[in-house]
Amino acid sequence: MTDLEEILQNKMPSAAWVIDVEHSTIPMLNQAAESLLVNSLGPIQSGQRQIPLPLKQKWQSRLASCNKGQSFSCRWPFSSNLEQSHQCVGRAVQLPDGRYGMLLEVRLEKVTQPPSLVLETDTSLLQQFKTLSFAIFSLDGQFINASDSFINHFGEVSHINYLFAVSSAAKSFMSRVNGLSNLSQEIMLSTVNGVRWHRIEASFDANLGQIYLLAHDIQEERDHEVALYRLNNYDNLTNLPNRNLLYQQLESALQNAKKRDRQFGLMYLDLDGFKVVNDNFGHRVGDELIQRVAERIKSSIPSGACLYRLGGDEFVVVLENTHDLSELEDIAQSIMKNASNTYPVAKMEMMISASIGIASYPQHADDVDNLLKNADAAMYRAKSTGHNLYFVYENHMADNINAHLTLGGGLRKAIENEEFELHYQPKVALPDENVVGAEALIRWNHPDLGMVSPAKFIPLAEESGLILPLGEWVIRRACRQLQEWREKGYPAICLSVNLSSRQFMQADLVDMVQAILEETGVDPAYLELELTESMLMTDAKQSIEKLHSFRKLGLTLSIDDFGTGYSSLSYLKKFPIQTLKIDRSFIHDIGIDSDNDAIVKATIAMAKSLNLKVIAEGVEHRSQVNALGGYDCQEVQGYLYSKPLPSDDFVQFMQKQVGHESFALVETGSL
Ligand SMILES: Nc1nc2c(ncn2[C@@H]2O[C@@H]3COP(=O)(O)O[C@H]4[C@@H](O)[C@H](n5cnc6c(=O)[nH]c(N)nc65)O[C@@H]4COP(=O)(O)O[C@H]3[C@H]2O)c(=O)[nH]1
Repeated sequence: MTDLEEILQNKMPSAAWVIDVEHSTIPMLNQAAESLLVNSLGPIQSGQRQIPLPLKQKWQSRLASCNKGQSFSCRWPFSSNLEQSHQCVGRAVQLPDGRYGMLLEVRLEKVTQPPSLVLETDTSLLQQFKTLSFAIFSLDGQFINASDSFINHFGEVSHINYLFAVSSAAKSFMSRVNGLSNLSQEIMLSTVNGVRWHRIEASFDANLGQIYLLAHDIQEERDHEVALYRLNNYDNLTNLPNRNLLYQQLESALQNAKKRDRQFGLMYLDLDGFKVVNDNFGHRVGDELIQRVAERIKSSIPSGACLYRLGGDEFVVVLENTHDLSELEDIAQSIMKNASNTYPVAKMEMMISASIGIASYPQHADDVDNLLKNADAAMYRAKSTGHNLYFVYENHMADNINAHLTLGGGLRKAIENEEFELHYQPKVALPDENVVGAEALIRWNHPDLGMVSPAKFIPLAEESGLILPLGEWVIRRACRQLQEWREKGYPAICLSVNLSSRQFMQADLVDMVQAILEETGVDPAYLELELTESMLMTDAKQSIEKLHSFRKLGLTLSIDDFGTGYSSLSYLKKFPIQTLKIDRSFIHDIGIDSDNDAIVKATIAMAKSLNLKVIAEGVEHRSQVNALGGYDCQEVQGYLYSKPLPSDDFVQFMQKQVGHESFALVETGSL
């Protein structure tokens, strides 16, 4: 390489080239000039780089008249538009064979420093950012220099525009960065591994006429956010928006309707007889049926209406901008015609129908909670009248519901008669599968009905307020049980109890728990409270205070049914919780559905980063344990190991556990 070539290639960051005026050629040029000359001279024939005659004549007279030691300002025309030209600095230089030629370098009007200074600044910046994706571009977007990490990530980028996956984004970026601003934005850029999201920080140096660009690859962050957004806002089984999105849309529908003086309606759907299917054929069949029904309901509603799954067999349809109730009634009829039908599920023909309740704004309520409540009351009326019906809300329906709920009288007596008991479901640590804890689950041993599921009577107890004495009973019973096991010398395990939302709002809850701990003498480290996300979100500020009080007492805290509620990551960080329990609806298809796996994996990774222990509930198959173990889930719980067991059976279960021989020894009185 001649000295002149060396200067061109390594010391001149912007486009520069040498003209052999006598032979009308460009014998040397640097990389930045390569593309510029294509623009200004048209395609350069390989090796020749001829300049047209008018240009030759111009540079001939310039060479003849210029002072050989001094540089001068000049212009280099665009081939496409001769009116336009690049602002350049020129000087006469000696060609390798001793003749004189011209050296031209494109200059930006704002550039004042000599090239050597530009280079020093670049080098020190590159040194400073060498482990980051850092690059320098000229103001017209030509590549000047970059760190190795930038080149490895983006490949060779000769012009800044080629970085941007969307050309309009490139345009807007250039116009903003030219406005002398420091710019930070999230944008898709083309890398050697395809298009990925980046956070770029760019600044424009007016003195040097350069753009400095620092790019952080945030694709994983984005993927994580998308997974979490889905987790928060979509039902995993049907892919329909969930309760969380329903509340958001209802709020915005309400605001729109109020502003524009419009109406909107909602219908509450509950499948008839779904519980029978679930109980008789199992959850897998129940889930498949729910998926098929959801598809049919969706195809029965107009495109402007939105379908949500609230959980279980409950759905809501929202239709904005309605004119009268008959529009909603038409939709209800269409759902009944199409969705209330037979379904081929698990090689069977299953018959299912829906009961529907309709409420509309502003006729039936002017706030979201009451609209939902009233649509629910109308649905309840449809169900109690005979299934597969729809009802539009009327005032007296709410009274009927309240009357139904006062059936809590039976519950009150049950507390007095001590008809309740606790069952214990083991929690198992991975990978060695030792029992490390249990969840206490309440059972109602009804004199006529036998064992009644908590899913039936807890909502009733909540509505009637009886959950407060009932909840207190559960905590006291769990603590006494812990003490009993301790007194018998069994190895200590952690016992968790569920709190209901009404109970969590109870003003003296912390005092009550403290009093029970003192009364029973239980070490608080062995008592865990399971709370749901929705409970905490109702009044996040107060919840945080309450949780801190529990922590001060020494209890551990767990978020139950994670993924079914609000799952706000930013909020989770604020709550002093130790455990996150992934809802069983996510565990169901693990190892079968890759979307599901991605969500569970992301949840576990996120929990880990927040220093939380993760437990998965509803584990029924070995394949689920294998998948969860692979994702680093610490504990599992489910029918695979055991159903919730009465106290004696639980002790027997523990006795069979490897590593829990002391259970057996103590019980037989050997210790
Ligand atoms: N399909 C399936 N189900 C499994 C599996 N393993 C456990 N389960 C069931 O999942 C439920 C777990 O409790 P949860 O999600 O807190 O849900 C509980 C909890 O929210 C509530 N609950 C139970 N006991 C209490 C209590 O003492 N207080 C309060 N406030 N709520 C309670 O009632 C709900 C239902 O309780 P359970 O009927 O006992 O139902 C239990 C349990 O029997 C499995 O492998 N597959």
